[in-house]
Order: sequence, then C-alpha cells, then structure tokens
Amino acid sequence: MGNIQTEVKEVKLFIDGEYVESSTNSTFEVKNPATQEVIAHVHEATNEDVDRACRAARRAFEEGPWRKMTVAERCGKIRRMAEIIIERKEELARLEALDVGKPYHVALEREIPRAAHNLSFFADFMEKQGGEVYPMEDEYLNYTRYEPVGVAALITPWNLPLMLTTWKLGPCLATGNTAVIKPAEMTPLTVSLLGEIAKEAGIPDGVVNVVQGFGADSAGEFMTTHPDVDLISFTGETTTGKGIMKNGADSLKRVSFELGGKAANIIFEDANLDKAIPVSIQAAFMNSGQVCLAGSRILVQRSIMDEFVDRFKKAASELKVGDPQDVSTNMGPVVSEEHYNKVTSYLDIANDENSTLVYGGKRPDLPDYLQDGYYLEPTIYIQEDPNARICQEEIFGPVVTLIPFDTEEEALEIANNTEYGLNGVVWTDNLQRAHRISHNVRAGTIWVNCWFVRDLRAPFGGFKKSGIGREGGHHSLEFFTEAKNICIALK
Ligand SMILES: NC(=O)C1=CN([C@@H]2O[C@H](COP(=O)(O)OP(=O)(O)OC[C@H]3O[C@@H](n4cnc5c(N)ncnc54)[C@H](O)[C@@H]3O)[C@@H](O)[C@H]2O)C=CC1
Ligand SMILES: O=C(O)/C=C/C=C(\O)C(=O)O
Repeated sequence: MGNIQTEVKEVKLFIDGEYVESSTNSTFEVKNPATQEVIAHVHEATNEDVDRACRAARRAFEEGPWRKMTVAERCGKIRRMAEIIIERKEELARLEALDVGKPYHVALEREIPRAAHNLSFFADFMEKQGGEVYPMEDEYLNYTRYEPVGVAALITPWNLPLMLTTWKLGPCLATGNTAVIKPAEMTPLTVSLLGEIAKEAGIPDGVVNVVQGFGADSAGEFMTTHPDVDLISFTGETTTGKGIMKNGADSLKRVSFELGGKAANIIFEDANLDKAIPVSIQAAFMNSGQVCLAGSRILVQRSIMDEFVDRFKKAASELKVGDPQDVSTNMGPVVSEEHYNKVTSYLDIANDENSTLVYGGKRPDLPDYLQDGYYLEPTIYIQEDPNARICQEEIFGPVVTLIPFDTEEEALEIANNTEYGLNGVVWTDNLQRAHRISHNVRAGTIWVNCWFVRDLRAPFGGFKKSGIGREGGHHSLEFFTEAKNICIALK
C-alpha cells in the first residue's frame, strides 16, 4: 500500500472559536484521489450552522476588539498565523497532497510557503499604508479613511486550497474584516486547520470561521444569501460565479471573482526553446493541469512546429506520474471521479474533432495500489481549428492543445478567440513584439518568457469571463474596505 497516509479524519466546522459538529450531525466523505480510499468524514454545515457562523462573524466585527485594535497588533497576529503555517508546513503539505492528489514536494516547496506569504505579505503591506489628504486652501481639509466592510464570505476551489484561501484571508483580516470561509467540498483538510491556527495566533473568536459543505442548496449558497455577509470573494468556475452574483444581488453584496481561464501560450520562432519547453510543460501539467493560469492552448509558429512537437513530447514523456506522496513524482491524479470523467470526456471530443494525438490519452502504468486513482497521462493534441471545443473549453486537466500559426496577427487573433481572459504567455526574443503582444492580448496578466511569476503587489484577475475585479496589493485592500472622506472646516 505505498506510503499513502490512510488515517480517516473527522473534519468539523470552526465557528466562534470552537470546532463543532454540524447541527444535524450529517457528514460527507472525502476520498484520496490517488486511491479512492476514504480519508475524511466532513461535517456538512446546515443553514443553521452557516447562520451561527455568520452571526458570530458579525458579532466579532461589531462588538469584538478586532477592527478596533491597532494595525500593528492586528497584523502581528496575522503574521503569527503565517509563522504557524511554516512551522506546520510538512503536515499541511502532506494533507494537501492527500486531499488534492498534488505532489507533496510541490505543496511543500511552493504552495504552503505561498499560503504563509499571502498572510505575512498583507500584514506587512497594510502596516505600510499611508493616508490621503486633500486640503482646500486654508478653509477645509479632507482626509480619507479606509474602513473594513464587515463580514466576508471567502469561497475557494479545490485546486490550491490553502494557498487560494489565504490569498483572500490575508487582506480580509489585515483590513479589519471578519471571515466565514468555505473551502471546496472535495478538499477541506488544510483550510479546516485555519481555525486552530488563527486561535493559536491570538485572533479573537468569531473573526475566522470555517464552514464545510457544497455549493447550491448547501453551505455555499447559505453564505451568499445570508444577510450578515457584506462581501463575497470567490474563486471557482465561471458558471458558479454567475449563480453567486445572482444570489448576492438581493442584499447587494460586493463581489470579487477569480474565474476560469484558457490561456494562450504563444511560442514564436525566435523563442529560446531551452527555456520555453520546460516552462510550457509546467504551465500545461503542473497540478495535473488543474490551474486556472494553465497554458492550455500552446500556439506554435509553424516554422518551428516540428521541432517544438518533438521536444515538448519528449519532455512530457519524462514526467513521472505516480504517488503524490513520493518525492520523485511530477504529476498525480486529477481530483475526483467526477472531474476525471469530465477531463477524459475531452479525449472523445478531441477524437471527434479530428485532433492529432501526439502523446498520452490513456491511464499510465502504475503500481497496484494506485490502480483506482484518477490518473491520466500528460496528454498532447495538435488541433488546427482554434474553434474546436478542446481549444475553447476549460478542460482543467492534463490535456494541452498545440495550435499552429503563421503570423503575429494570426497568433493574436487565436489568442483572443476565447471567452476567457485570465492570463497569456509569450515567448520571443523580439522586445517590440513582446510589447505588442502583451498590449493586445486581452487578459489580466501577461507573462513574457516566463510563467506564474507572482509579485503579490501586482493586480491579479481576469478580463471577460475570467473574473470581476482585481486582487493583489492595494486592489485587495480596496475590495475589503469602504473609503470614507472626512471634510473639516478649518475656519
Ligand atoms: N481565476 C482563478 O484564479 C481560479 C479559477 N479557478 C476555476 O475554478 C474551477 C475549479 O474549481 P471548482 O472547485 O470546481 O469550482 P466551483 O465553482 O465548482 O467551486 C468553487 C467553490 O464554490 C463553491 N460553490 C459551488 N457552487 C456554489 C454556489 N451556488 N454558491 C456558493 N458557493 C458555491 C464550491 O463548493 C467551492 O467551494 C475551474 O474552472 C478553474 O478555472 C480555480 C482556481 C483559480
Ligand atoms: O497566484 C495567485 O494568486 C493565484 C493563482 C491561482 C491559480 O493558479 C489557480 O487558481 O489555479
């Protein structure tokens, strides 16, 4: 049975500083995607539980010390949360690998440190904020305060559970709001621990609450319709975002959405392929392709297509697919049976659309104990028609499509031929072209000769159906605050 952890956990709700059972004691199962073994029984929050969590968060906001304490004191506690995450990084990485199926070493080296950094970054950033002053000659003086909004619903997906939750929690807390968090139902383990981490860091009860459950007619929907929730920060599918917006509309909740993507990764003939190929492999297959920023459409200039295909295929064949807990594994399974069925349905679609299979397309050979896991080989197609479904729809799995192009204009047209606009990538040694492409691809982030390099001060979010609003740096602070202007007569 390999080295996969098999202890079954009981995951409770964290409400008002305590771990509690669901009011009906009903639970749902979470499975290890590498083996299908049950790894957790999770308490599903009822409407009553969500109500308790939201009311606790409201009380902590209105009556508790959190928003009134000095910024230095508040941010000190948030930094302490970050330290605890680092102190517990092996445990958290192991749980993330168990829950999501991602390689342990990727969680350990990349995602858990980033989860901690999300908190410490916003604590530091908040402490450095100055104010705004608008003098009106000697007669009046305006100054502007940024005050917390209230109770935030933070709803996150399963692909990067702790990392994407702290990306919201950091600015939410630093600005003095309180939070009700709901991780994805498939991956509750690490986010559940944020309750005890917050408590140990000295965050007052009620400031951080974690409820568990599903979306529609479950915890997610109960949160987004709850009268005590003032704002919703959501990362997930575009269709879910639409539903949440409708549900939040009656009580005019403020929303920030990070939604799906279908990024173009454009490889020009003057690109340095020694760099472009390994990074494009990462962009296609990191986290089994379950990354909203994935470079899932690789646009390759026709003059270098043959060379690119040969080298890209060879690099994909060298990825070790296997046990997420094994340090030599590059790629694990996809997250669930339902998702596996969705991802593999695109193999038939690709076939029906006359795509050329270059590599993969089947289950890899694996040891017996992984036979039930939701594994798919890294899969590469060539498709000439940019309107084909595999070029248009977010597969969110280890399936990448190579699309040839001849000219820069054509590359741009294909890159923008999508309803999404989260990010784009361009590989070229021509500086002018790099700028031209960057200016003309309609997406929130463009990486030139690199991918997924993040500076948390920079705006992050999507054009078109990839989102609403921006997070990162002052963009996050603005989302989580109300600006108040105070005008004082000086005479
Ligand atoms: N733009 C970005 O930054 C990111 C986007 N994503 C997108 O997320 C998707 C994969 O994540 P999933 O977990 O499948 O997304 P999802 O939209 O199904 O679920 C995300 C979260 O929303 C909750 N939810 C679902 N229905 C809800 C409802 N009606 N009301 C309130 N909450 C609800 C889920 O329980 C989960 O916690 C992909 O499409 C991916 O592109 C994922 C990560 C980052
Ligand atoms: O770096 C960030 O802040 C967010 C990254 C998000 C993804 O990669 C994702 O959700 O897939």
